[in-house]
Amino acid sequence: MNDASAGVSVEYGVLVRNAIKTYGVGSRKSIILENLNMTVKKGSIYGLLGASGCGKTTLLSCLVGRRSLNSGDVQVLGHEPGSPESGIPGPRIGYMPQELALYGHFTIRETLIYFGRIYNLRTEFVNSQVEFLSKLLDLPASDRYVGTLSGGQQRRMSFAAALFHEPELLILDEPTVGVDPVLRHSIWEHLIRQSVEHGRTVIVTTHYIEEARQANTIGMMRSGRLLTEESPENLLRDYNLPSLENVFLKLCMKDEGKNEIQQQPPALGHDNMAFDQSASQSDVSEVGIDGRYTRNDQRSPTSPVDFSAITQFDSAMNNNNESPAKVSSSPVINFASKRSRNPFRMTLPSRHRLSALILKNYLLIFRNLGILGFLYFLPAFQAAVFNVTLGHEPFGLRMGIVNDELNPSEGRVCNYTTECTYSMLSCRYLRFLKDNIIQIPFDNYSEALEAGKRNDVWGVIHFGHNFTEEFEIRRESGDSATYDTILRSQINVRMDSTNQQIDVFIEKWLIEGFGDFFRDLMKSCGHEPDASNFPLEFMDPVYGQKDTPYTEFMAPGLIISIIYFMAVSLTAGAFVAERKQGLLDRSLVAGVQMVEILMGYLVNQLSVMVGQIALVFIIMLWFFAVPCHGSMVLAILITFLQGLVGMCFGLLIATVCENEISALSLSMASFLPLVVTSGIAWPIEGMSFYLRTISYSMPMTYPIESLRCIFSKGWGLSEVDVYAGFGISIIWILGLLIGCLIVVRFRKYSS
Ligand SMILES: Nc1ncnc2c1ncn2[C@@H]1O[C@H](COP(=O)(O)OP(=O)(O)OP(=O)(O)O)[C@@H](O)[C@H]1O
Repeated sequence: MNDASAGVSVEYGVLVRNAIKTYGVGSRKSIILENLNMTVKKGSIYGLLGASGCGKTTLLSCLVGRRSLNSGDVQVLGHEPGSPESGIPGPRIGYMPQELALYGHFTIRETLIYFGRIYNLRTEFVNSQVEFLSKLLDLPASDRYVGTLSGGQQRRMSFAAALFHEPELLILDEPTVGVDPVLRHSIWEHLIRQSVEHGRTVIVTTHYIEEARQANTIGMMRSGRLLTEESPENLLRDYNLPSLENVFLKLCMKDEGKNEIQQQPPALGHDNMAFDQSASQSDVSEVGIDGRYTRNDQRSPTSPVDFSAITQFDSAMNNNNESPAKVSSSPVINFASKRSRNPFRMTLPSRHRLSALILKNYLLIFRNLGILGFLYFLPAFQAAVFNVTLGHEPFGLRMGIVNDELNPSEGRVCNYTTECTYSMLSCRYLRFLKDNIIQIPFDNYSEALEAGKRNDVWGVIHFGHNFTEEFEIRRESGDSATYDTILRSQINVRMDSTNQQIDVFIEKWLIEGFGDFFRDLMKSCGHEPDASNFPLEFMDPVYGQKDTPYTEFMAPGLIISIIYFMAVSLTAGAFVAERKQGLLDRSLVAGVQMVEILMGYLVNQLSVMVGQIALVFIIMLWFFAVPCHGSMVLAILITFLQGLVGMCFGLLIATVCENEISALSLSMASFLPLVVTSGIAWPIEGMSFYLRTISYSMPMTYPIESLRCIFSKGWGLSEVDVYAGFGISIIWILGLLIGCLIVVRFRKYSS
């Protein structure tokens, strides 16, 4: 850097040259800043005036490094905001955004302590600042929650947060809105003291035009351009008008090609300017009556200010000989100091900022104990609901029975014997049906079928007229039985097959019932009961048990998906909510890095997740007795890793999405595809080859299989089915974290 450029850096707090900023693209593109130039001398107060929507906030957000220009240059305290050497964002700046940007659940003291931690300030300094600013800004008791303060008190609180660490540059977006004149006076007094006694630079936007008389320089902004940039007294003198409002109106008219206006004060609110009627001359004269800070160059000798500073400042201001209506276009920005930013440059997270963020997150959680309880117990509740509702055998299933063997003249009574006799075998068979089936007798087949169509019964079991006789003939004929005999000795079943699960259960029970019935018949005749069994026998399983309950099959998938999706939604929700209503903008301007914010969330969510996993395991394994034949440590570890994958995915959603709705939509959209492709509800083996490949690369598929192997087979990490789950979880965690880092490097976040 050459000497001249170094001089420029030292003398000017803020320089903006040829700034162009647009929003939107294509036909929706609008130019917000149009070749804007701005020059703010160090140690001065700069009042930025302009109608609502002219681009003041946009300009300030570019100064604090929260937005980037499309073209043009910005230099703040000698450097480009966001460059490593600038310290901006960081403690050199105090920023008061237009919106509250404070947590309603924090007290005044807690809010200021939070910033104290972010800036790594000493406790004594923090305490003295809390006391000093409370007095200065007439804040309520410091244990009052910010959310319970009035609008004006909240703005003063917001102002206090910006002043708190006594930064070199204060950027204040409408600090005096909703503040009564006396307090406004003391706020301006404080700002002037900051600039004069401590050489701090202040940029302040206000709708109260006349209060800006107390600034050293006024920038009048219109439609993204500065119409003028001058000291207030020069403006009044050069335009020979009684008030700054008149000057502004004249400049606006001139800007529109009208040269002359009448000398009377214009109507308030002209030119779409939100001129505040309460902030007219009377407010300013209050300042004047005080006699201390009416104008920098008219300060009373009795004022407790540093006169040498005033002299230096005034001489600096007087050196500016530009014509009033001409915006300064020099000095030029020292381009040598402007370095291109490397989006991949990583700085290590700072311990004090990280601890401030973690403590803040815990405090927020504990302020909402109801929500905390809900967060801890929700997964366990979901697991309990799953266990009590899923996997149980259905019962009370009504089946219509049409038994044409029964004699209507004998009242269709179903008698049967347990002896070795072929008599009323239909009735003997029905006795072996499981109790889960309720038998509803019908006189004829068509009636039963009608009942089936009306949903009164799940199906119809029909025995023919000579069922027993034909059954006996078939038995005796063996392989030479006729087709007619075979048909007449059959039990015919017609099912309502719309419910596949019920269909399968009833079919299974009817077949099992027949097996039991026939064994009973054989036994009663002294034959080997299993003689006529279907010659296929399922022996004891290698793993698991015969008829493994569905809950046991589902449990690993359920545990992992509950923990995974809770982590996704909580992490995404918490972070997006923070951006919407919290301190995010302010924290970022204070120098907090997105990586630190993400890490803070990871730590907080981790502690919630540990509790959730513990409760889910207690419910599933202890309360509902889902067996775990392997290592419990491994089972918990794979679940924990899956929670981490969920958290990282939640973070990615949060970094990508603008608001809660899109974050919620994205997490919900991911839910079903992940569940169905991960083999929770249906075997992956049923998918096509290509889909199966995709399914195996999904974050939950291998881990679910892994947990199933640990639970049911008692396998350990030496088995590929187990370690594959761990491996893929780690790969996903790393991949998602890298994705988050890339997104946060390229994006600017705003509340
Ligand atoms: N993120 C955004 N996307 C699109 N347009 C935006 C965005 N932010 C602001 N604008 C538009 O840019 C223009 C300037 O907004 P800005 O907030 O900078 O104005 P302002 O001068 O600060 O207004 P006010 O005094 O009312 O706060 C407005 O028309 C606004 O609607």
